[in-house]
Amino acid sequence: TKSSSSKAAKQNTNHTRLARTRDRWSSGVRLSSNNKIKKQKSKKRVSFFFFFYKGRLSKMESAPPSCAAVRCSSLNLSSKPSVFMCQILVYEGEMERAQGQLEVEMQNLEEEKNREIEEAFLRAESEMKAVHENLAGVRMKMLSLQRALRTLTNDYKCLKRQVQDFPFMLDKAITEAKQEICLVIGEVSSTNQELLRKYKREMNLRKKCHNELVRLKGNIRVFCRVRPVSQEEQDSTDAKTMLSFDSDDDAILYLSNKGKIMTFELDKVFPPQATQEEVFQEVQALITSCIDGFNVCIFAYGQTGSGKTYTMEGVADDPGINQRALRLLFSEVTEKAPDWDYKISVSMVEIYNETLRDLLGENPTDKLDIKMNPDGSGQLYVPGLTNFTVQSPEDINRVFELGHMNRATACTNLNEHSSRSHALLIITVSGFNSATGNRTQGKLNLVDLAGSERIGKSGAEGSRLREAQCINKSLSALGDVINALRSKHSHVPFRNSRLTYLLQDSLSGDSKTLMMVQVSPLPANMSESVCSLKFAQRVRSVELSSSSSRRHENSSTSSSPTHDSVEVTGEFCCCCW
Ligand SMILES: Nc1ncnc2c1ncn2[C@@H]1O[C@H](COP(=O)(O)OP(=O)(O)OP(=O)(O)O)[C@@H](O)[C@H]1O
Repeated sequence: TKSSSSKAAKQNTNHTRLARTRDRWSSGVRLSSNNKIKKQKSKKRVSFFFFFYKGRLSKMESAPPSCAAVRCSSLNLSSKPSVFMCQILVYEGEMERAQGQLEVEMQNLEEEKNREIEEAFLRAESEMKAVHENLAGVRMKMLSLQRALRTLTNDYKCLKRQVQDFPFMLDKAITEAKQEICLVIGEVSSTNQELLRKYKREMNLRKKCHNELVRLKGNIRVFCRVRPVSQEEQDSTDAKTMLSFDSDDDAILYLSNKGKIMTFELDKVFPPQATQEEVFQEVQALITSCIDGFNVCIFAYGQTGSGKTYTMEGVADDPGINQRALRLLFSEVTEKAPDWDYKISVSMVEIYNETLRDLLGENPTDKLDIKMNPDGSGQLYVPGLTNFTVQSPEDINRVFELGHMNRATACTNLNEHSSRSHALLIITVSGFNSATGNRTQGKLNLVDLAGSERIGKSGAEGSRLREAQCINKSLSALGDVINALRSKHSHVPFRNSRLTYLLQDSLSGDSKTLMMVQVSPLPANMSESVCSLKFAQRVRSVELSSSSSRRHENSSTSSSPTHDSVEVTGEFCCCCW
């Protein structure tokens, strides 16, 4: 109301101002035109009198006497005063005439003045009209501006209110958002709990299935790998191979001896052309099971020169199971990294003449002992044994280099020494799942056993005899342990050798064992090969008795052409087990 009254007052003021301007302007026009007329009149009057009297005087001097002169003359005014009178009369007459003319002139001027005033009025009116129109336009603009101003004012007020209310609204929104977040977190955590429960159940189920699968397949698996005939052997006369393979069954190996064919049935037979990668493909499932907390042992068994070290260690450009296993474990645990925190530690041990040595330690010649862990867990441990934590693939190379170097420095002839000692790579994988709180610990023992040849054949004496006796003792102890475990004997003779004692944890319980029996294809190694294969089959038959899913145990019932057994004679041999 206040603003509208002030606006009306303003409008009135404007109107008054406009009217005053108009009056002033029109009166100014009138005044100026009056003055102009007056000036013109006085100018005309002066010029008129000037010319009039000038003309009169000249006429009077030359012209014949006028009526006044006639009257004068008729009055007989011949004297000078009467002349003057006449003249006065003439003048008067002239003046009257002039006055008449003046009046006419005045009237004309008056008319002209009125006309001009009229025109000025008309002009002023049209100008006023234009001004009015302008004013109307301005007023319209003002009205629209007022409307816009009103809208802006309203908007401003609205915004001001919103700004004033904003902190409260923000507080409210934050509180609501917090409540919603809490609600969602609650829902998510309950879903998480449910998922975790399912995950744990699935994990247990997976472990169960895996165990069941392994149980069905057998906790002890026996593979055989036949090494190729070397270039030197091919050049010799005794290069004929005595072994043949079944093209339809990769678990069958035929050995021909004096025209008779012996059939050996194992879990898998690798022919000489099998690559390191193909061999590893078959064992990698077993290796990765140690990530799930299983203990695994992989043994390379066979006579000297049958390819044990090649299978386990390999060569520089074609590594064996040891290096591939460590790399696989490393990549597997890296993949599981977001959920699981894993630690892989490595130890390298050599057992020579029943003496344990640390191949990664600072003093590899020092003898180590196996003791019961004082923590009361009933687990064995080796005090002072180096545990190297692997954190990168480069660490893996460093471990093998160090182990190889230490093994070489501890003996005069590495090849001979490695044939007579067991080399163990012990990999421990410990995992912790921060989401579920689950912990796992699995151990993978990769064992390159000493040569299994019989003492009688090698003709060893003295220190060599002792070496051979130690080897045979530990290999037969290994056989005994496997036999006792699979036959579920109450007593398992782990303590009969350093090897079985050290591997006690990894051989008992639901651990898994793979025996890779290495065989030479040459007839010269016939009896050793038969011995090794018999040992392998016995190990497998122990398992077969506890597994119903296996194929028939007795090789003599297989569809081989002729079957015979090889007589094993001589001193104690592991294949006598
Ligand atoms: N699968 C194979 N492919 C190619 N060469 C092989 C294979 N197996 C073994 N060899 C070769 O045969 C030779 C003997 O193998 P290796 O040293 O591994 O036998 P070993 O059983 O470990 O002997 P030792 O008991 O003396 O250690 C080596 O020169 C090795 O490179």
